[in-house]
Amino acid sequence: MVNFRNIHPRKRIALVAHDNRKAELMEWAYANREMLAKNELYGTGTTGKLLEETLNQTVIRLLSGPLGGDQQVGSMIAEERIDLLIFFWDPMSAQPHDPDVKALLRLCVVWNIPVASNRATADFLFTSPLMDEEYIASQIDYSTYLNRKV
Ligand SMILES: O=C(CO)COP(=O)(O)O
Repeated sequence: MVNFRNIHPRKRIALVAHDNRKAELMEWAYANREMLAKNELYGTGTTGKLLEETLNQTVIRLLSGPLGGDQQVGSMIAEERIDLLIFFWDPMSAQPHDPDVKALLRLCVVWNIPVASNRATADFLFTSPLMDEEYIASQIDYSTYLNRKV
């Protein structure tokens, strides 16, 4: 059995970037400022601060990633409070909070969240007609797991 989740036209978007990719995210965000302005934005601490300066738009700021920000985004996804994630993570540097990064990306799969880890994917997502529409996301039914005998 499959469940469904409604994603509204005004989406709740989380934006996150590791330090080596923050400039790239800011450049992309500025180029997409009109689309971003139609949505509600969330960001981890430092990324959120830079985004507010770049976009002149309110960004709801969570903790900095290594201090728990990635986990906050993950818990918001699990509570159905984030619809889409743009996460420019750094494939070339070790992160002190690597388990948190992995946990966040895992929850995106668990909850069927669209994720962009690079600019090309972010461009494809943001030019999708679904950005301006309601979207019914299918949600795997975890009841077998929840009702398992332990
Ligand atoms: O570390 C991060 C994501 O894993 C991002 O955190 P900041 O936006 O606070 O730099």
